[in-house]
Amino acid sequence: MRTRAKICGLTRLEDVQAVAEAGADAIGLVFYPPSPRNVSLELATLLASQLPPFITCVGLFVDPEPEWVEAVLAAVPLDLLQFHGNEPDAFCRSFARPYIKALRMKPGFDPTAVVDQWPAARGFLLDAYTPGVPGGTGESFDWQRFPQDQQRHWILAGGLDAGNVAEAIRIARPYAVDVSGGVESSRGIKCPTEIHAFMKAVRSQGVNA
Ligand SMILES: O=C(O)c1ccccc1NCC(=O)[C@H](O)[C@H](O)COP(=O)(O)O
Repeated sequence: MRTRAKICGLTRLEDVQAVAEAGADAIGLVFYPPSPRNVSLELATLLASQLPPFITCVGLFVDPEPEWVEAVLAAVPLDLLQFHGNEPDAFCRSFARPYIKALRMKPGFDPTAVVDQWPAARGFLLDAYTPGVPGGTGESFDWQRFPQDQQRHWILAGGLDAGNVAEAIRIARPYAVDVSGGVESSRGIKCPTEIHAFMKAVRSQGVNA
């Protein structure tokens, strides 16, 4: 099975075009005001409207108020929700969309020991752990720690870029990879050349079966 790829934190129309041309499977729109990648409802609606069919549009939240998620869903045609905070399953599953749960790989943390707490999750995104920062740090974790349980959809994130993603896939064998800072020219601004290079590297190593 080929490795899927999501490009997270798009903020411009040219980013959508680059992602589609490069052949990524999903985009992420950040609805978290402290992030440099945060998008307004208006911008998110515009970006989502330009997405070709069969590319998944993911909305990213960090411990949101439920009313905020509902407001986003009413305005933006999201396919999937991504929760990056301490949201329990009952909260994540209370919206009319499937969801994935992000977990941060603190030293000594074993994600396989906790995933049953989110029985409705369609997948688990494993990101680096940086105290006080919920995600998008550009930091990586030891890919040898990545679970090899092929029964779940494990997504590798954290510090990936065109130069290391092929090696990361070879070691971790993830269902999918997720990148943000590694395809940016400056914080919050995606770089089309880096997006293309990232996808080329993913496809060069993209079989995990
Ligand atoms: O992107 C952000 O600014 C962000 C803020 C708060 C929580 C999560 C965030 N991003 C999550 C992602 O999906 C990133 O792709 C993932 O954390 C990896 O980021 P990076 O290491 O920059 O590739």
